[in-house]
Amino acid sequence: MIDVESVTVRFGDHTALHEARFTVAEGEFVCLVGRNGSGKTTLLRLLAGLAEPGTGRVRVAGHTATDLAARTVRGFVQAEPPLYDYLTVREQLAFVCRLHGTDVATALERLAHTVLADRHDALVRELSLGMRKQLGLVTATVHDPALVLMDEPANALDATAVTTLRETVRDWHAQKRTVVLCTHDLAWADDLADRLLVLQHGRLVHDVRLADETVTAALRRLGATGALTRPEPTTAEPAP
Ligand SMILES: Nc1ncnc2c1ncn2[C@@H]1O[C@H](COP(=O)(O)OP(=O)(O)OP(=O)(O)O)[C@@H](O)[C@H]1O
Repeated sequence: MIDVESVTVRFGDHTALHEARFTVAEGEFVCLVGRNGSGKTTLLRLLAGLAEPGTGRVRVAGHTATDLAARTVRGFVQAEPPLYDYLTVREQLAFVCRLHGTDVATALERLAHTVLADRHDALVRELSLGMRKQLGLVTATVHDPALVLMDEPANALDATAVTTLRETVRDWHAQKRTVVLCTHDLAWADDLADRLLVLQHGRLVHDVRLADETVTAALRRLGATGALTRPEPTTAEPAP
């Protein structure tokens, strides 16, 4: 599903990604972890086709990641959802559904278990951050993409919304969709991933298949819990 070949990204003198290379098979659930500034969002943006690598190649489902053909395959749940402030919730979804040729009624149903269930006519600019995040998740996935990329999807969500998010993500995994989750907060997703990628200063330093191990347990074993929002108090090792 994903093929990243020798990818380097530079911002001026700063190298945000150094020679990253990995593949992700269809149906894998990958957790991408690293400390602030380690290059996670830069990598997700490449996979989402929102940026091009300086050198190397990024392919999604056999397409160059920036090709239009890759758009139908993939959904990107961004940390700050790109929404239109002066549309209503219903209009926002209708707009995106029209782009993808999907049904807006189905998209609205996906808000049924959220605080937006009775806010379809509210303007996006009137929504709280947590509400925007929930609308952003539905907006990014109206086309039921085979690959879902997520950047800190649980930030700003209340406990009920996090439970709904967890169930949604678990369903995607059960449906054999490919998921790449980038987060510092593993409280809700620790046992979901079957593979862990760790970035450090723009380098992919660990690529671990998890089997029965949780992400936190693997990070503890690797001495890399500094990437988490809430490393356990017993963690004595220095952060990478
Ligand atoms: N548009 C940009 N211009 C200049 N530098 C950038 C730009 N985007 C990212 N960077 C730099 O690239 C590095 C990686 O940034 P990135 O946002 O990918 O990190 P991250 O791992 O997602 O961090 P965080 O956990 O804080 O979200 C950082 O040093 C950042 O300052």
